[in-house]
Amino acid sequence: MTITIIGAGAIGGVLGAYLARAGDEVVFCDTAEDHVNKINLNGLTIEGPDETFNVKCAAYTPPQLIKKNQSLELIFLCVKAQHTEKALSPFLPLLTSTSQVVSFQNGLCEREILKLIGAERTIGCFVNFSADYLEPGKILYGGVASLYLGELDGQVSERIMSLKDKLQVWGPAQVTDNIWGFLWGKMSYAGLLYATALVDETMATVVEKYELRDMLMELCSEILEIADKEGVVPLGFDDWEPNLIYPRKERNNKKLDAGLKKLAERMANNKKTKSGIWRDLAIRKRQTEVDAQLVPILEIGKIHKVEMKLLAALVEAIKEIENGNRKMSWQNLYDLQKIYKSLPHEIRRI
Ligand SMILES: NC(=O)C1=CN([C@@H]2O[C@H](COP(=O)(O)OP(=O)(O)OC[C@H]3O[C@@H](n4cnc5c(N)ncnc54)[C@H](OP(=O)(O)O)[C@@H]3O)[C@@H](O)[C@H]2O)C=CC1
Ligand SMILES: CC(C)(CO)C(=O)C(=O)O
Repeated sequence: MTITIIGAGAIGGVLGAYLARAGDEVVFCDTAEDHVNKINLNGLTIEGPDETFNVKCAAYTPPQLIKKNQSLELIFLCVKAQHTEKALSPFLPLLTSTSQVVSFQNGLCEREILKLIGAERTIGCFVNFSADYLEPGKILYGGVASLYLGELDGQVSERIMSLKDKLQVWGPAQVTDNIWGFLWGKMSYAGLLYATALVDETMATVVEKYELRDMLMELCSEILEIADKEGVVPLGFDDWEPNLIYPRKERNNKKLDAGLKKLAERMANNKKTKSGIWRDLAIRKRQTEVDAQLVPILEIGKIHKVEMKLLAALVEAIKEIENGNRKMSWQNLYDLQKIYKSLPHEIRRI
C-alpha cells in the first residue's frame, strides 16, 4: 500500500525516508515547492546521529498530487497542528471508505481530523523523536524516541498492529490502548517546551534552572488538571512523568527533581537542543503551533471553569514574540514566576 506523507518536513521526512529505504512505496507531498523540487532532483537526505542517508522518492505539491486523481489508502499527516484542516481537506475526495489517516503531530489534532473523515478512518499517534527541516531536501534527525500508535477508541486493531510492524524499519514504534493519555501527556510536556522557548537558551538550561522549577511544574499541572477533568489519564515517556507532577497534593519533589535531572541530560545530549517552538520563532520567523495546541486547552479549561493563569500568560507571551512585540529573554520566565507567586498558597509547591 502506498504511503502518502502530507507534510514532508522534519517528522514526515524522517519517517518517509526510513520507510522508502526499506522498500515501501512512499510519496511525499508538501507545499514548499523548493523542497519538493529538490527531493525530485536529488532525493531526500537525512542527517541522523549515526548515519546520513539519501532516498529517492516522488514528491508533489498538493495541487500536483490532486491532479493525479489516485485514491489514497494510507496517509501520514505530518503538518504543523494549525495546518491540519487545510492540508487534509483537498484530499477528501481521494479517500475511500477504508482509507487511514495517521496524525504524526503534537496537539489534539485527531479531534479535528475525525470531524473531517470520521473516527473509523482516523488513527492517533504520539511522536516524540526530534528532527528539524534544515533546507530543501535536507532534514536533521535527532534519533529514536517514543512513538505510539493508537486507535481513538483504544482498540488494538489489526491495522495498527500492521502499521507498528511497518514502522520498525524506523525504530521501536509501539501500540497503545490509551492514545489520548499519550497526547495529553505530550501536551503537559508541551507546556514546558513552550516555556523554554521564551528565552534563547537550550531546553536543558531552562529545565535545570531550579528557582523556576516550581513555576514550570505548576504550568504543566494546569494542563494536567484539564486532562483530569476530561477523564484522561496522561501517560509518561522519555523521562517525562506527568504522575510525578499531578495531582499536586501527591507530588513527590524528590522523585520529580531526579526525573527532571534525567530529562535535562536527555535534552542536552540530543542533536536538537532547542525546541521546534524556539526554531519557529528564532530561525524560521513564523508562527508557532500555539493557537492549535495550547489555545484549545485554554478553551477546554473554560468549559470546565478552570482558570489557567500561567498557561494564559504563556500563550500571550509566545504570541507577542511571534508578532515581534516581545523579545526572547529570561525576564519572560520571571514574569511568569511573578504570576506563580501570586497564586493561592495551596497551589504553590506542596
Ligand atoms: N520536529 C520535531 O522534532 C517534532 C515535531 N512534532 C510535531 O510533528 C508535527 C510536524 O512538525 P514538523 O515535522 O516539525 O514540521 P515541519 O515544518 O518541519 O514540516 C511540516 C511540513 O509541512 C508543510 N506544509 C504546510 N502546510 C501544508 C499543506 N497544506 N500541505 C502539505 N504540506 C504542508 C510545511 O511547509 P512550510 O514549512 O512551507 O509551511 C513543512 O514542509 C507538528 O505537529 C510537530 O509539533 C512532534 C515531535 C517532534
Ligand atoms: C522537543 C521535541 C522534539 C520533543 O522531544 C518537540 O516536540 C519539539 O521540538 O517541539
